[in-house]
Amino acid sequence: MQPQTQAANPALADVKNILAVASGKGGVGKSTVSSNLALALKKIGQSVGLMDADIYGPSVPLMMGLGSADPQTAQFPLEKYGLKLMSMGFIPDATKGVLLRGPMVAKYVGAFLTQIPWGALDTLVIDMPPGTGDAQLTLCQTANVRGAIIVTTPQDVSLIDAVKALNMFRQLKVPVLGIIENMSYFVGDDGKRYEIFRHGGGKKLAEETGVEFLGEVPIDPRVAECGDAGEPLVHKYPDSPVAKAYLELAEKVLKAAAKLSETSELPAVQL
Ligand SMILES: Nc1ncnc2c1ncn2[C@@H]1O[C@H](COP(=O)(O)OP(=O)(O)OP(=O)(O)O)[C@@H](O)[C@H]1O
Repeated sequence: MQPQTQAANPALADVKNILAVASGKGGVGKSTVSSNLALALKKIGQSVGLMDADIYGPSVPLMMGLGSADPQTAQFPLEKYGLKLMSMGFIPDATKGVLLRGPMVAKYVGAFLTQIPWGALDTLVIDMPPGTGDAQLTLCQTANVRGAIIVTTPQDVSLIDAVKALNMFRQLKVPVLGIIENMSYFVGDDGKRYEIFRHGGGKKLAEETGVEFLGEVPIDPRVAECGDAGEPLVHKYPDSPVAKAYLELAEKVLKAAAKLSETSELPAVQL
C-alpha cells in the first residue's frame, strides 16, 4: 500500500500537522503525555484533535472524562476541553470481551483516519498503541505523519523499547521530532529533586540517536489523580510546574515540526 496524501483523504484534508506519540513500552505515560500535550498545544493557540489509536486499551475516554456515545446520534469526533477526540472507547461494547486480530485493529485505525470528519485542525495528536505492529504500520501508511514523538521513562527497560519505536519510524520514513522523558524526577516537600528512576536516560538516548531531546516531565501524583478524574492536569492546574513543562514541550514540538528534522534519513540505531 502506498502512503496516501492528506489531500487524497477528505477526512484529513484540512489537518496541517499529524503528530504520532509513541513509546515502545506500555505504562510510561504515553496517553498522559498525548492528552496533556494536546491541551498545551490548544493553550498556545492551536486547533487540536486527539486520536486514540490504542484499540485494545483506549485511555482517552477515562482521561478526558467521556464514556461511550450512541453511534446513532453521536457526532464523531466528540469534543471536550476544546479538543476534537476519537477513541475506540467511545463505541459501546466495541472491545469488551472481544479478541481482535491484527487486521481488525488495523481496520479500526484506518477507519478513524479516513471516516472521521476531523475538519480543519492545526494539529492532530495520535496516541499510538504500545509496541511496533500492524496498527502502527497502517497508521503511517494511511496518514502523512509529520513527525513522531517518543515517550520514555529514565530506566533502561523503557529506553530499550524506545529505541525499537524510534527504529520503526525510521524504517517507515517518518521523521522523529524528539524524545520526551516522563516521570523524570520528583520534587519532595523539602524542595529537593529526587531522581527515582535514574538520571538523564532520555537525554542520553536523544544524543546517541541524533534526535532532539524535547524535555522532561516530573512525577506529580496529581497527574494520575487528574487522569483518573477525567480532567488532565494541564486543564485542571494550568499554573502547576508540570503544566508549565507541557507548555514548553508544546512550543518545542511545534518548532521541531516546523523545522522538519532530517532524522528519517538516519540509519536505524543499535543499542
Ligand atoms: N508524570 C507523571 N506523574 C505521575 N503519574 C504519571 C505521570 N505520567 C503518567 N502517570 C501515570 O502513570 C500511569 C500510566 O500512564 P499512561 O496510561 O499514560 O501510560 P501509557 O504509556 O499510555 O500506558 P499504556 O500504553 O499501557 O496505555 C497512569 O496512571 C498515569 O496517570
